[in-house]
Amino acid sequence: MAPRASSSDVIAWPPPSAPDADEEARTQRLQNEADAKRVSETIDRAIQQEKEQRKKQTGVKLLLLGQAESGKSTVLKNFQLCFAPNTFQAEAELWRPIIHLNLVRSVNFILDTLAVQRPTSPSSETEKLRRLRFSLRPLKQVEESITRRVSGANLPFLPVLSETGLGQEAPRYHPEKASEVLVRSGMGWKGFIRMRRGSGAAMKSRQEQLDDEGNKRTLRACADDITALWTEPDVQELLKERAISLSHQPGFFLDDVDRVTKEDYLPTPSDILRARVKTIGPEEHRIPMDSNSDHHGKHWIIYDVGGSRSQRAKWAQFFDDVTAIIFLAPISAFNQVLAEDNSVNRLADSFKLWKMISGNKLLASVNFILFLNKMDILDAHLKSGIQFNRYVPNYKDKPNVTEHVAKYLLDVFIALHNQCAPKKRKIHAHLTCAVDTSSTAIVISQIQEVLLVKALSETNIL
Ligand SMILES: Nc1nc2c(ncn2[C@@H]2O[C@H](COP(=O)(O)OP(=O)(O)OP(=O)(O)O)[C@@H](O)[C@H]2O)c(=O)[nH]1
Ligand SMILES: [Mg+2]
Repeated sequence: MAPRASSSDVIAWPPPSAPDADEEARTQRLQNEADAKRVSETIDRAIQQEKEQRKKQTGVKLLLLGQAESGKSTVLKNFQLCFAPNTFQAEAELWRPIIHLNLVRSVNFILDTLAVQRPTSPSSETEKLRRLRFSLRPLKQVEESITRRVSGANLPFLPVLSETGLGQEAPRYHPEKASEVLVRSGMGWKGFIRMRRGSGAAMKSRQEQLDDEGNKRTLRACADDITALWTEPDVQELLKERAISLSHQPGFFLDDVDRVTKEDYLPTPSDILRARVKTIGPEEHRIPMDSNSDHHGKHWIIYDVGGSRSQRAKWAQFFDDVTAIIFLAPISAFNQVLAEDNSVNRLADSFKLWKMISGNKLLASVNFILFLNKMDILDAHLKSGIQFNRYVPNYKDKPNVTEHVAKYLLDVFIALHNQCAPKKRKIHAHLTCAVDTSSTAIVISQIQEVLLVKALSETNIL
């Protein structure tokens, strides 16, 4: 065993000065030390001032939090649409392959579901369904081809992406969900598509160009059959039997087939908001604030993170540096379980996450904005007869009506926050539908007002 150091072995830091030769040397040494201290304090003050100055110039830092599919990236898109509409519009074309991928995944999901069904009752399959299954088979290749393109898998210097790590294959479909698409953080899928489109023909090979054209042509040629499959009563019946509601799932474009497969299709803002790509890894987005106001030159810095369990450990790195968090709770998910763990109810998971965030000491002086999101789907669920109190018994026999359920959930979220928060804080809560651009624009302007008034008062301008 190594001998333990005695207290006399421990070297003090800073080391004591050498003994002074005489009184003059001592005065000189003290003078030097005082000068050094003054210089050091001046540097500290300058660093601090620069930090504060940078903070004032930067603008507002927002962190989007919430479970997977809660709507974080959709809220980010709304900010981009509000404050940088030209950039948003300029990128519209980049979303086309994602929307096509969402669409073909929905079709292939139905085809796979039919294939699983068929061995048990092959004779029940109609001639029409058999024909559709045959004519839509090329969409498997289209899915694979677009997936390679948006995941960067064609690029020789990048390994294949999966959520759990690089190089492992993700399963093709969740048993109940169609349109999951993974993206890479940092440069992301937009970067891959830009690279392909760039004049750098070296990056976009002739083969890839042909693939792109071929995919679009195949989709166009399949459009009528896709609609025929989707509207086929047997298909609707099968999905209903399995309690699969594709139209309420993310990335649903089966009602827009004719439009989105047209040769000159350019995604609309509404299409872009409804498109689904799962975020992997934190992304930082800078959006200029209103250029016609006092905030000229400042930015919204928005951190968009992945919400699935494997991504949550990456959230904390942003906690000590943000102005506000927007926490999204998708309240329509009261009757669903997590994709990553089917023993956990999604609403219960949102409560748990919210308590964890509310109680975090690093966030004690951060503004909290709460979005109870997906109000439109909550409304549709309740109107279709799904009983909220079956999943939340504490709701007892209160009315199974959207506004009552939303008010109840809002009260629960506020109460949970007040139980856990290290100090009292006002929660800015909103009932939202993040795919509705006009109502979300109003919410964003309210947030802007609250946060900027606070920022100005902190910098003594107000
Ligand atoms: N109907 C409806 N769909 C919504 C709403 N908010 C988001 N969505 C859709 O829900 C899907 C998931 O939203 P995202 O913004 O990708 O979710 P996320 O929180 O970023 O998910 P991760 O990146 O996996 O953490 C997208 O297809 C959105 O279009 C809403 O209020 N109503
Ligand atoms: Mg996301």
